[in-house]
Amino acid sequence: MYYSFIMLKPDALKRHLVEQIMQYFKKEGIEIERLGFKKVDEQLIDVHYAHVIEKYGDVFRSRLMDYFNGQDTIPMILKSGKESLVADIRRIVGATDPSKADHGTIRGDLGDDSFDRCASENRSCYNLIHASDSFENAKEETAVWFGKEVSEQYFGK
Ligand SMILES: Nc1ncnc2c1ncn2[C@@H]1O[C@H](COP(=O)(O)OP(=O)(O)OP(=O)(O)O)[C@@H](O)[C@H]1O
Repeated sequence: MYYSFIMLKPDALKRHLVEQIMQYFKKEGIEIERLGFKKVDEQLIDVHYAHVIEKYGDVFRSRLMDYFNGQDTIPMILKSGKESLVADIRRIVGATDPSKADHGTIRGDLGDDSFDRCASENRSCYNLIHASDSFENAKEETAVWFGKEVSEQYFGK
């Protein structure tokens, strides 16, 4: 069995899209292994998004804080029998900018935001879901959201 990490962002919960989003994975034989419920704080966002905060700087960080800090999210470990799980999940999720995401993807079908609008409104783009982009990052992100012990249980030491 293969495992990866996703996190449903605050807009997915506020818009009551959780069940609809999960149908996209179920249809492709990807199941939920573990599900959490997390009210996010600054520290968690600083760790989870450390790479982009470092790359894009303070303004990007404060936009992420406006999007996430104090909000509810649902982190999950997903599973399937296919080695292509990480890539399969990324394909099902679609492009980061929902206005550019293909039809049939979660962000393309259910996303209602665009990078252009975010830029003009000076904020982070609401794109419903985060998905790990490698097994290595899935391991790290699972440790951040569920703890090291849980991460090692699925991804090894
Ligand atoms: N140009 C942008 N304008 C507005 N928001 C952005 C922009 N780039 C990224 N973001 C926001 O920051 C998040 C993290 O950016 P990143 O480049 O890691 O994209 P991603 O890997 O597709 O997204 P995630 O890590 O959330 O899955 C994006 O999901 C989005 O919410």
